[in-house]
Amino acid sequence: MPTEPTVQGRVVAVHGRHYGVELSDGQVHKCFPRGKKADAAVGDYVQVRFQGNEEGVIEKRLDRKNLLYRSDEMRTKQFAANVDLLLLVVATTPAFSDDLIGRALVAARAADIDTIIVLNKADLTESLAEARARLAPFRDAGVPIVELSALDTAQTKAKLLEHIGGKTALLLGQSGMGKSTLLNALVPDAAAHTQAHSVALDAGKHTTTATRLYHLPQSGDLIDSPGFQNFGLFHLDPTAIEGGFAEFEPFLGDCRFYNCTHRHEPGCAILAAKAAGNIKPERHALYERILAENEAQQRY
Ligand SMILES: Nc1nc2c(ncn2[C@@H]2O[C@H](COP(=O)(O)OP(=O)(O)OP(=O)(O)O)[C@@H](O)[C@H]2O)c(=O)[nH]1
Ligand SMILES: [Zn+2]
Repeated sequence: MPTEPTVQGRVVAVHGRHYGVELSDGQVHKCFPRGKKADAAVGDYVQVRFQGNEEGVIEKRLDRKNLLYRSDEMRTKQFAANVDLLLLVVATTPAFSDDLIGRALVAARAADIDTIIVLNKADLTESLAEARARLAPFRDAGVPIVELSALDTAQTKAKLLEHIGGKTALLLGQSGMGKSTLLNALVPDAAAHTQAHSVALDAGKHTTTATRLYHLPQSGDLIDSPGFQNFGLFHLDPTAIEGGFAEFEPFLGDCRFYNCTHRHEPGCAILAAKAAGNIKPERHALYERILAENEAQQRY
């Protein structure tokens, strides 16, 4: 049988071992990875071969500029690849977890991805002041914060589209923060796309747990991912963890010991900066938690 040439596409949906790959004609095709190990994520560019049938085989994943993921003792969860901008969604209510936000920021910095925190439901003004106060440590660490109400489509577009431009942005957030509402404001035909992806993947209509890439009407792409409850960072070494805290940066290298872990060592520049009020105690506490977790893991 003659071998068909490979064609290039982009992964726009993942459902178990099924991949939705969009080709240059805009059609999404169901594909399977060659071999057992499926390592492509939504956002990846891949080489696909069709052997005369509808379904393709992913022969090769092209080099990616980054991959955002989390990992705990059990498994690794890939969010998306080739991400230019992370939109971390929180809301005035229900309360968000600063721990999870802090962890996502560490993962994003380790993957070299710029982040914006989207404070949604700004119309619920009675909770606004408290949400702003809880975001202050992140703002002080240099993370831009955009306040909006996703129920206001025009406002949402005005506030977010200029940041996204022609980039690939990833929506990430806990359940209930308004990710779906945001997606629908930015991608009016999102439901139709979801449907098309699901048909291509035989995944049924109600596969909201899948990660999907949508095209924005003007330019740029938006990846929607399922909400998450935890965010382990077992894949990061101590250097990547300290690098995950932007406000540590001016002080790194000034500690007395070259291998300082910034917890109890004398002459630690990070602890001195904390004492001087230049590093927030809750941010340093998160740093210590992540480090301790990873050390406990290594003892197994
Ligand atoms: N007042 C107000 N309510 C909002 C806003 N955005 C979303 N909501 C509401 O918040 C609830 C959760 O919104 P969703 O968009 O379903 O949240 P989600 O983050 O996608 O949640 P999951 O589907 O559980 O992952 C819904 O009842 C929305 O109508 C907003 O800007 N203001
Ligand atoms: Zn130190």
